[in-house]
Amino acid sequence: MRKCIIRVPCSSANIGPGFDVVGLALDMYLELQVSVTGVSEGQPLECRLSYEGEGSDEVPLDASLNLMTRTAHYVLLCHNKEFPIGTQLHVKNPIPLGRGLGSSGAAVVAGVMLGNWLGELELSKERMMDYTLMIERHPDNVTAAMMGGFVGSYLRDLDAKDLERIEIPLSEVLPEPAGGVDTGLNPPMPPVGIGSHIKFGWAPEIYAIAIIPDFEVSTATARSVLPAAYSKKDMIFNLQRLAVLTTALTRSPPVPELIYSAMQDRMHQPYRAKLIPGLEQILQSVTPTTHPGLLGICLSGAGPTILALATKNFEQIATEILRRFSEHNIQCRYEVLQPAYDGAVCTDL
Ligand SMILES: Nc1ncnc2c1ncn2[C@@H]1O[C@H](COP(=O)(O)OP(=O)(O)OP(=O)(O)O)[C@@H](O)[C@H]1O
Ligand SMILES: N[C@@H](CCO)C(=O)O
Repeated sequence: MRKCIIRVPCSSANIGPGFDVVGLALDMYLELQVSVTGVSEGQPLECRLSYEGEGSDEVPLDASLNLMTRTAHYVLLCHNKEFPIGTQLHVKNPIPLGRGLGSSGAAVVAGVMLGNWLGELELSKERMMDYTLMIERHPDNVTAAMMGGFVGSYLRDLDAKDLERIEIPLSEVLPEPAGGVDTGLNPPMPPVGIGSHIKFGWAPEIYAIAIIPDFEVSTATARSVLPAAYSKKDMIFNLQRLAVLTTALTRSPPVPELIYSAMQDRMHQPYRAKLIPGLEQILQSVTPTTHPGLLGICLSGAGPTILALATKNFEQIATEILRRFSEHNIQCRYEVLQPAYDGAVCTDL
């Protein structure tokens, strides 16, 4: 019997001004316990799936419908392979779904690593990134989850032929339900090197407090409220701050006033405020002056989670944000997290 464990961290995208550009992997891990018995159980795609944790009431256990196993299947089909007979998968997921902590990015990265291990494909992490980017088409969460740490990324300008391949509809990359090799539907193999990324440093005294409201905002909804174009003034506002922020977060000791102002944003947070009651007031009123130890505050990914970067007083900072959300009848929990420097890891057992 072959066995492995795949662990993929959650991630917070944008960090204020870096919309679709920067991501921070954090130490809350989606875990897949995988075994291949060689004995068929007659399951869809030959994969039996069990699941515990966040999303257990909504995540499908049919492998032809589940995002992780459909992704693994895509990777296998690209190599003319199927799930090995008697594949068993137990999933432990502490990452809340649709809250801005990269649950879908982690699921896609886990699925690509799963396909790579099951098919004994020996793909590099760089090549696995190409498969993830065929599915989740903004690179911030998946790059952080795969590579770990604080990461900047972009999609390369591809030549016309390769561009065609990555622009095909997601339904052709990941049909639902997933079909087998014998359907004759060959999924598109990703071009090589869709994205590029770089890891930034991170000052070790900076912790991330994730304040997680008890409601979901899907990324699709949070993107639908954004404008199609931005003014030159707003673009420059964000670019200036992002340029400062990526280095400010590496410096020890961190400078709160610099980080706080460098985490301001005009590209997504103002538009998403209508989806998240209290967001605007929270971002404006919780500052390094009112809360010593706070460095900066932003929406995590597409929200509704708030990410506060801080060096101390974590409980006081979180309690204040919880209190402000409760004025809008929103209950929250919070987690104090640190960067997950290694990103996704697959360990043979
Ligand atoms: N472990 C998982 N297994 C299967 N499907 C998952 C899993 N995690 C997330 N998903 C799918 O991804 C959806 C959530 O994705 P969405 O992009 O809306 O939010 P998010 O990734 O949590 O937040 P963000 O992208 O803002 O960080 C879920 O509704 C579910 O369909
Ligand atoms: N950059 C993305 C992250 C969410 O997946 C967004 O803010 O929409």
